[in-house]
Amino acid sequence: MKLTIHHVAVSVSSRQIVSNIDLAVQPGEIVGLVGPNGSGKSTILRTVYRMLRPSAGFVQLGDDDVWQMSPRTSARQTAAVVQESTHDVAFTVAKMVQMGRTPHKGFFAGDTDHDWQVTTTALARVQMLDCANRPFNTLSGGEKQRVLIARALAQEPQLLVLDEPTNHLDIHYQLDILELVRSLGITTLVTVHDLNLAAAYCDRLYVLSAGTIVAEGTPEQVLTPHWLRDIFLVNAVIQRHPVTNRIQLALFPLSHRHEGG
Ligand SMILES: Nc1ncnc2c1ncn2[C@@H]1O[C@H](COP(=O)(O)OP(=O)(O)OP(=O)(O)O)[C@@H](O)[C@H]1O
Repeated sequence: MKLTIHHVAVSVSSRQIVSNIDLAVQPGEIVGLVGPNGSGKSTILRTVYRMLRPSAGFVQLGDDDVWQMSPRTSARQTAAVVQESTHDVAFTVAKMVQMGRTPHKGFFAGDTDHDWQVTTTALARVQMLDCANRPFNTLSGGEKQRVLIARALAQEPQLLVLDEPTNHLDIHYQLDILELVRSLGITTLVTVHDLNLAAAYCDRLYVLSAGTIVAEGTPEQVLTPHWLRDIFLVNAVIQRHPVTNRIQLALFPLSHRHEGG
């Protein structure tokens, strides 16, 4: 399902945090938001998963304005894995993931065999099935993150909104989770700090700076030495990954000299 953000602005306590945001994610596309700390990436995501109402503009999923739909309808379509909540709850891991099924169930309906099957499959996919009966709050940071991703999968969404999904994950799971996201074919809007992961897994990127979009395009088009210097304040040598053939950045501080450029 297509996501479109039209001329969105967000103000908090009468301060404008982001403005003039125009962004589209085509069905099945993985689009990354990249930008320095505080540039507004999470704020944009919050307008999509209905945490923060835009002060101007609108957000559309397919033909529908997400802020006009009921929270339940939105939750059936959009699953978010975000940083804001520590989720330090004593529910079991299985219960946490099963909660992803809630938007699909009647108000007093119990769990069907199908709900359990979806829950089990999601837990297996992130290799957390062995921990199904553990209290969630006893897991490590990376294990928690994988369970939250399983919960999003159990929601069977049309749109995935991921705020730093590789946070806390070791390198194996960083690649595993992003490969998983890519294999799902679900429309995905994701924030990524690691620009090499963004280059490897996103179809297109939007670069944010001080609350506005300053560049948009494929990783090759936007992760250029010019933008990396101007926006991220780092030098870069751009290479090709020998195995994936995606671009790969060798980054170094502005203060270092580089003989090739
Ligand atoms: N509720 C709020 N009240 C005041 N300021 C806020 C609020 N939420 C966000 N901001 C400010 O808005 C700006 C953008 O924040 P946001 O979290 O969207 O940035 P980000 O690009 O996701 O940053 P990071 O890379 O550090 O996670 C920051 O300066 C932040 O301090």
